[in-house]
Amino acid sequence: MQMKPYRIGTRGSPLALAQASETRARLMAAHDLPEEAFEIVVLSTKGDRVTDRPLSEIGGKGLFTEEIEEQLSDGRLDLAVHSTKDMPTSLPDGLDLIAYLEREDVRDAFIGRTAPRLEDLPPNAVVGSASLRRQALIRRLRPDLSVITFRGQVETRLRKLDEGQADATLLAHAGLKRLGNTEVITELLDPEKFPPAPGQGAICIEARSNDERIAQLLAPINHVDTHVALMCERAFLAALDGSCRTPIAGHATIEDGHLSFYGMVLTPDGSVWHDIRTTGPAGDAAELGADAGAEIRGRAGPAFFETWA
Ligand SMILES: NCc1[nH]cc(CCC(=O)O)c1CC(=O)O
Repeated sequence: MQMKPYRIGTRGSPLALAQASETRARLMAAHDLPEEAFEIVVLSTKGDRVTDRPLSEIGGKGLFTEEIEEQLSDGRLDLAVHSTKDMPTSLPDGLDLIAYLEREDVRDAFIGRTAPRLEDLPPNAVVGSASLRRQALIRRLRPDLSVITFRGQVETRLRKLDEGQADATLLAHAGLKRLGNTEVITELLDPEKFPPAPGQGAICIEARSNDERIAQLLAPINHVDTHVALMCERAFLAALDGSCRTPIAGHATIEDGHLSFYGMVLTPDGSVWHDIRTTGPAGDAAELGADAGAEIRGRAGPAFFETWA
């Protein structure tokens, strides 16, 4: 008897589709299964439909996940592929991030139309970005620039840049690589000066927490060091109550069982920031991230977090 295909949920953007295909290819290879063993189910989310306002304004958790998570919960989907960066720290009851694919490059890419490097832009040049973290980091490094909100899929943002709506924009290197569109990049930003978002560059797979069959399906494609790094970054984010309204950066790396983490919080105007560096055994990943978040919270004081409200 023919088995029913595993149903993989995804958003419909070119990046989301590329990530779902990559996940399917890894599952096919890991289990020696044909393509027909998987069905990619494309769902539209609120975040995809509302494109005329900044994400931070539309608000609400899980803007890009609600419709997909409903179908995971009720069994219409078996797994869902996401950019970890877009995932809230708390998921609906009964769902978990079960596996992470090996992380791509975490760096942000600078795409300069009128100058190749962030430091070469003339005063008052316009940089378009939808991300509060990128906006705040640009203002921190270059308070003389003008930052505007750029939303939409990667392709839309590049089109806006081409049309001259801005002198430069920033996008995740990982996404551009997955779209085969790296030739637009004019500079890769140093993660020490321009730290990435927690989760950037990592594809995660969400499924029902108690579904043993899916857990076994996913186990061979989980990349352990990526998983551990992401536990730390997401614990940091959770300790800071991070949402898409908040400029937070965080990046953990693992080497020989040893974790190093660098995190930063900023005011939206980039004028005040607090950063932290920590290291420890990879086995303590979540604790290291949570402690780093608590320490920054204490150091910054409550007034700092009011700038986020
Ligand atoms: N919020 C959109 C989003 N979510 C994940 C990526 C890139 C891929 C990744 O970080 O894994 C992007 C686009 C971007 O930031 O350029």
